[in-house]
Amino acid sequence: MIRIHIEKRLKAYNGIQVLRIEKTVTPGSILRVTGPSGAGKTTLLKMIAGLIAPDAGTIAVGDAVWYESAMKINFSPQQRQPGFVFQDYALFPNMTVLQHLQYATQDAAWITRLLAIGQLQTFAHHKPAHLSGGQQQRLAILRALAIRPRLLLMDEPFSALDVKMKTRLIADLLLVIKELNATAIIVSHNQQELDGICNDELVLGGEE
Ligand SMILES: Nc1ncnc2c1ncn2[C@@H]1O[C@H](COP(=O)(O)OP(=O)(O)OP(=O)(O)O)[C@@H](O)[C@H]1O
Repeated sequence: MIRIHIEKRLKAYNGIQVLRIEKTVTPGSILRVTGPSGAGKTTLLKMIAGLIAPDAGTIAVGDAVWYESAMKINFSPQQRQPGFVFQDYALFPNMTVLQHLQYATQDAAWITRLLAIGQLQTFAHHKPAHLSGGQQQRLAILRALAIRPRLLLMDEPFSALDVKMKTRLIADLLLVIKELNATAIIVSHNQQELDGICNDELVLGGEE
């Protein structure tokens, strides 16, 4: 089980809003996170990844406690090692597509498969500035998968993809998630793109 029970004061331009989350995620499930803009969806993913610290609470993955405010436990992102697809991709401007993947894994066969999943074979030696928005987003997804994560955190991961590409990619992604025995937490505004894919949902409300 992944147990998330946290509290975080969000500093918005118009004051403070408290984000309270209590959610248990079954391993292997695909959880969709929704909620209005500013509700704290990205902040939640970053707290799970260890990039932002909650103010209080617990994050436990299986037997491992990643964060526990009372015990002052706070694992680093390196100790947690989730796959993370950032909303703005966060690609390395000086690395080619291939180098992004080689940075994450030494497994050449796995890289070949990932390039095929993202349909980026012919762009292997291109740097991000020479890729379209959709190609950059696919690279961000492939890089997150390259480390074979057990936990995949995705922030609006399909927003730049056309319907055909999205449908294909999601089908491949589901296979890979299953193979990796991974759990996925996906932030998405678009209900339809995840229809029939997610088996759990968390709605963040924007509580005052
Ligand atoms: N490290 C932080 N500490 C406190 N507050 C933060 C921090 N980072 C962001 N915030 C604030 O938290 C609020 C929620 O931001 P967040 O990006 O998580 O929302 P979101 O639900 O992902 O929104 P969107 O759908 O627009 O991407 C914002 O008001 C933001 O200013």
